Amino acid sequence: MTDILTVHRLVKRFKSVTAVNDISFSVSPGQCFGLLGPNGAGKTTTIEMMEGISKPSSGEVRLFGEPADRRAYERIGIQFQNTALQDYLTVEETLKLFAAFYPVTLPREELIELCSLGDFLDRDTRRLSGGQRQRLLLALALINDPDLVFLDEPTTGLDPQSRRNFWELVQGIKRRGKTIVLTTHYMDEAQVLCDDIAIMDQGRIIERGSPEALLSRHFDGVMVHLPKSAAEGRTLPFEVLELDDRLEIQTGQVDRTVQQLTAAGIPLDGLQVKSPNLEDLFLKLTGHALRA
Ligand SMILES: Nc1ncnc2c1ncn2[C@@H]1O[C@H](COP(=O)(O)OP(=O)(O)OP(=O)(O)O)[C@@H](O)[C@H]1O
Repeated sequence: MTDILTVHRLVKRFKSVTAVNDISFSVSPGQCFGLLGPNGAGKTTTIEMMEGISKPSSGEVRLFGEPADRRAYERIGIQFQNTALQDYLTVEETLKLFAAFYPVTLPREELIELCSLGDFLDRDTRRLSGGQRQRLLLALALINDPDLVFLDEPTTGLDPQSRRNFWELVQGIKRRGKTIVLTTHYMDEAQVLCDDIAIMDQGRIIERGSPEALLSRHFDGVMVHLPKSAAEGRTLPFEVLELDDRLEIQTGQVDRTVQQLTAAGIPLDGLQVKSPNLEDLFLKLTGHALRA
């Protein structure tokens, strides 16, 4: 099957800064591809080159199996972090306004249902809550019934409930067979939505794969956490990672680890056992949390 999006040896330089440094990857149809990385990693610069908003210094972007051109860009939808909406228009009027720009559009009723806009169609867009505004921006990204949708940090600033609601909408879009490219600072979001992930740092891709494959590649078993105070003045019988306020032991055999801790006289108060998630992987690979 032809890849929907291919990026080949993409480079972007801004004077002395190489924001994107020779990256290559491809996205298969129907997948949700996550581009993750700390602040300044080069995600936005990469996304803007894929969307055709900025020109690469070198390298190539291919869309739908062809070099990206005007016709290909008509088949994409973009949810920007900040889209200026026309003042004094309601949600319904805004949908009509944006639909007028395209020769082919998704039927309005379908769009309203897909993005759960039904309850606030008559509301002035300046009066929308954060979650409602994001749903409207998603609808605008889908208005031309695109095959490929770019979502750039779509849930930043939303409360946990609105984020979850938004995830459901994205899953609905996936079920319709659309391909999605997502950037996010939330690892739980990436874990729920993404089939494939690329982690960027300093302009390069440092890891790539499904969330499950990445976790099993980097972690063996589970993590045992202990408060730092537990080990004060004692030598632990195995390798320990020092985090801010706690110690971390990776182990494939929790019961054996607990026995060893007890034998070493370590108090077990506050002990926690945790399965590794993408947040842990991110910390391990980049040395810092996403919002540093
Ligand atoms: N127009 C520009 N001129 C000069 N430098 C730029 C420009 N745009 C981006 N950069 C630099 O390129 C690097 C990558 O920036 P980019 O915005 O792509 O990162 P990001 O991963 O999207 O970060 P964030 O998560 O903070 O949005 C940074 O060092 C940034 O300062």
